[in-house]
Amino acid sequence: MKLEVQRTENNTYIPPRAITIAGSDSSGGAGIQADLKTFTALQVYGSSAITALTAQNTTKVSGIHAVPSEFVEEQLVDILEDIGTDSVKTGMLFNSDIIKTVVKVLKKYNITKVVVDPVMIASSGAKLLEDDTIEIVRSELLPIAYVITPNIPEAEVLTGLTIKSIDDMKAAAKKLYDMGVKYPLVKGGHIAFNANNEVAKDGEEASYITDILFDGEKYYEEKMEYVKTQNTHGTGCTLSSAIAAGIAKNESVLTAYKNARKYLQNAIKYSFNLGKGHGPLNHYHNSVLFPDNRTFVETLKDYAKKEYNDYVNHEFVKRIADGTLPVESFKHFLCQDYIYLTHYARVHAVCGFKLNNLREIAKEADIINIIRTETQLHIKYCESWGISLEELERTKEAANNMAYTRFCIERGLSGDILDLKVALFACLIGYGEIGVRIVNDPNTKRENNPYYTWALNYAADLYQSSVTTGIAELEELAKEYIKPGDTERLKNLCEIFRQASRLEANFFEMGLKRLN
Ligand SMILES: Cc1ncc(COP(=O)(O)O)c(N)n1
Repeated sequence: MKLEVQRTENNTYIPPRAITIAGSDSSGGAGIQADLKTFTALQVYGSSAITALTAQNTTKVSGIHAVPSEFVEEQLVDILEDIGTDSVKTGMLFNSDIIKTVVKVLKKYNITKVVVDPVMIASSGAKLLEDDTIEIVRSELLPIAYVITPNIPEAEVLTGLTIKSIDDMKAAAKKLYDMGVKYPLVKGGHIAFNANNEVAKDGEEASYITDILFDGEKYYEEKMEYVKTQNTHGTGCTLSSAIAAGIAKNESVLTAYKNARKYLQNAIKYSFNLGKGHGPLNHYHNSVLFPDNRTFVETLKDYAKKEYNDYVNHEFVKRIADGTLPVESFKHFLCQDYIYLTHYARVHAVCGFKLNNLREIAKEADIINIIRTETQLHIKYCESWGISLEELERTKEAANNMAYTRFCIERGLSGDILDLKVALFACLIGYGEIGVRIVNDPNTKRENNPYYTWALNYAADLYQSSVTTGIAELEELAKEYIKPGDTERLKNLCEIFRQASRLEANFFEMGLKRLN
């Protein structure tokens, strides 16, 4: 991942640039529209030369108006003479005149990074390439193609081979290489496999698909999940423009392909049920935007403003800061905190149960071990307050204590890992804020305040760095688990944070009033 900041003070930064030479899709899901959306989502400056206007939607292409080839040339030349480009993607070229013109201009300007999507038939069934053009594609376009991205039917037309297996796909890729393409990519979406590695009979039993990328020496076999959905309008356009975007960023073809595949898989996974046919993809799934450009954590805190403030400014906290908390209240709080730690470990065990990857599960196990060490320190700290281990173990769990910990467990069991982490987050971030505030506040009583070391603990680097990590992890989880635009899910998560903040305030209430 690139970490350098791509903007300079006098704005001399030149973004990666790509051109799409393709047809316009009035419904916005494929063609020029899909390409420009993809370039933008992948932070590449996109320009376009339109080859044809199509009137289409998710069910049909009702009309095609080809652009005269001279005007395709004029568009391309205007871009190349002024803005320039780092890569080109071609889509629907429609007729021989346009193909020949495009090849002529690309050759004239020495453009070599050309990703060719050999568009022939729309997913709705309409022809997007005139019948007599295949020979021209073979003789003119393939030799200038850096990458070509046919699906299986397109690869069959281009090579004349019949493709029924992975070996057939490899043979087609080899043939395309011999026809002049540097990196043929044969997409396997039309041959899905089931869990037993047999060709799946239907979409129902389909489990994964395989693409073949060939570089003249090695075949790269990329397996990926078969996503069961009707919403596939524009998949070919999106993959090829995402590859062109990666190449414009100077990525190797293999890296550009892998990143493009990941982008496409998520665009399909989070696609929209728009229209009556093959619905469009979600091109902006990678830019989770929370209301008013807030981060996820800011969104949670803003939504639960009142409850969160009642919690972090609780009377218990004020009396810790000025040293006026009754000793018996603090001792009661410490005994309950001992019980809390055990349940806190249980909540992390539920986190482990909710995760699928061993590295992540092991991280939860590490946290549980830290909680065990913390508990040992807590026992020592309690001893310094004259509370014995026997007394700690005799303590009955207070209702407010039970409410918060069981709420977290319940959210975890009925929801997913994000629900659970949000429930736990109120504790992590709130105590961090309380610690820093007490320590920085000039009115805090530092001398002869027996509670000051308690606050110091939460302001210390060790705790603060776990807050920083917790925030970063939560932002990442939010990107992964909240579909862009899913306000219902976001609201539910905000409600969890609000409840957790209330329950935290009640925990302090219990400490202050010694409630059982
Ligand atoms: C202008 C234009 N270009 C390409 C496609 C192919 O996309 P799909 O196969 O997803 O329909 C299309 N439908 N329209």
